[in-house]
Formats: sequence, structure tokens, C-alpha cells
Amino acid sequence: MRARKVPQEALAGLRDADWVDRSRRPYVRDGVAWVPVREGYPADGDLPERALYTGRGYHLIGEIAVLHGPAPTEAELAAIIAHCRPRGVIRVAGLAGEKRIPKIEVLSGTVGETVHREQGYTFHLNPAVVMFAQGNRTEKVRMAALVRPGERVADMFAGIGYFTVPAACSGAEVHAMELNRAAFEYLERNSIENHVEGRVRAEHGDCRNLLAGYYDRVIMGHFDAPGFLPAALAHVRRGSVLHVHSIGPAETEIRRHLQDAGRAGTITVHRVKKYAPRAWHMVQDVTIS
Ligand SMILES: C[S@@+](CC[C@H](N)C(=O)[O-])C[C@H]1O[C@@H](n2cnc3c(N)ncnc32)[C@H](O)[C@@H]1O
Repeated sequence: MRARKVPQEALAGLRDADWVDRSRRPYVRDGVAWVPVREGYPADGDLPERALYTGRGYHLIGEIAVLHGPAPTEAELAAIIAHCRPRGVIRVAGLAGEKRIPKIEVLSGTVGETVHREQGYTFHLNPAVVMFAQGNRTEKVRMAALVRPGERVADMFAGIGYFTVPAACSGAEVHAMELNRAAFEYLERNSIENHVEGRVRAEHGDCRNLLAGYYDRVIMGHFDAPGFLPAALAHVRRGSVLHVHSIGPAETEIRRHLQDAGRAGTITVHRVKKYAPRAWHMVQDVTIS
């Protein structure tokens, strides 16, 4: 990550600077702040290795800074606040249960509903109540690019719509399923907000009971996705593609499910992001033959 060096006290004055990459946290040491630089702008060097904060960094979701990992020191929290002036700062200690409900601690300010803009899409959500995996940005872009107009897409774990909305904006007819009532309400709202409600059929409930007919593409954005393959494979045909998320490789389990369902397919594996020191968030693209 490229960065520019500025005096720590200058951080607050960078609020409107074009060159600052606000998706990354500046690194402050000995009165000097290394500020991440956006693509296309000059930098002084690479962001130094962090000596202090060992967490997984923070993201700005709307006006709320969301940290993962251990609690920051007071100095780190102060640097985050000076850098991006969030309405509130929360730490997500974990995601509970199948609905992936964030377990949060409010570190500063107020939290609640916010509006997050990403890649031209608008998402309403309360990051203290529903999860938003900002680290999956490249996968969201990849999905939006793969989808073709008129495709019939199932988003089995739609959440607030971060795959559904881009897919529908790319012209697909999306059947979006979500178990968590709070996330489902944002999903409906975000379809309207992005003017794709005519191409999104959002349903609240367990996707295994809601899948209907055949799909050209099935997005399975949940780490337990391989276990949902028996349900999904009943709704695909030759040429359909399933995007099966997992922690670590799941090829063997996927092949077993294909075999049990009497199906064959080719599997290509993609890494989405590092999830833990030795664990990757992966996506397996399974094309049914
Ligand atoms: C990893 S999150 C997906 C993130 C999501 N794509 C987003 O917009 O943030 C998984 C989502 O799947 C939902 N979910 C879990 N089990 C489900 C099921 N059986 N049927 C439908 N949705 C389910 C959870 O409530 C959660 O919102």
C-alpha cells in the first residue's frame, strides 16, 4: 500500500483531500502519519509495517468506522477519528450464528443506520445490526462483470443485497433470499434505492425452501455454502454456474455433492481475501456440464 508522510497534526486537515485512500487506516508513529494514497496520485513510499495495532484494519461503512480484531489503543482510535471523522466507531468482535449477526462494541460516537456508497451502488444498513463484508469488494466487482442481461440468478444468502444489487444492475433477474428479517428489510430497500426492484424478487426465509425453477447462476455467499449444495443442485442445469464460498478449499466436498446429485461439473477456485493467519476466504466457480 502506497502512502504519503505528513505530520500527525496535519491529519485532521486532510478531510477533503482527493489523494487520500479513506478505505485504509493511516499509520501514526513518532508524530508522523503515513497516509494511504489512492491510485494515480504520487506517494512517498510504502505504508510501513504496523508496530502497534494488530487488528485486521478498519473500514468506513457510510459514516461509521468498523474495526475488526483486537481493540485499538487510545492513540490508534484518536488517529482513526482524526483521519476519517466518523459519526461512530465500532469494533466487531465476531459474527454470531448462521445469520452472521455482528457482536459489536461501540468505541466512540453514535452508531445506527447509515448510507454506504460503493462502486456506484447505494446501500442502506446499520452495521451494528447486520454484517457488511467490505473486504469482498473484488468479488462483488467480479460478480457484476460475469452476470449477463436476462440471466436468472439466485442469491441464496442475499444479506442487504451486496451481490443482488450489482447483479440486477447488470441486467439479471435476481431471486434474492435472506433469513434475517433486519437484513431482508435492507435488501428490499436497497433494491428500490438502486432502481432495480423490478428485477429483484426478494423473499424472507430459508433459501432451501425458497429456491424455485432453474437458475443460470447461483450465488452462495456464505461460508457454510457447500452444505447447501444438495438444495442448490436441484435447481441448475447444463451451463449453470454456482459460486460456492468457503473458508479454505472446498473442492473435495463440492465434488462429493456433485456426485451424490448425479451431476458433473468443472471447478475453478478463486481467493477472495485472507480471513485468518492460515485461512483464506475462497470462491469455487462450479460450471455444470
Ligand atoms: C455471509 S452473510 C452474506 C453477506 C451478504 N451477501 C451481504 O450482503 O452482506 C450471510 C447471510 O446469509 C443469511 N443466511 C444464513 N442462512 C440462510 C439461509 N438458510 N437462507 C437464507 N439466508 C441465510 C444470513 O442471515 C446472512 O445475512
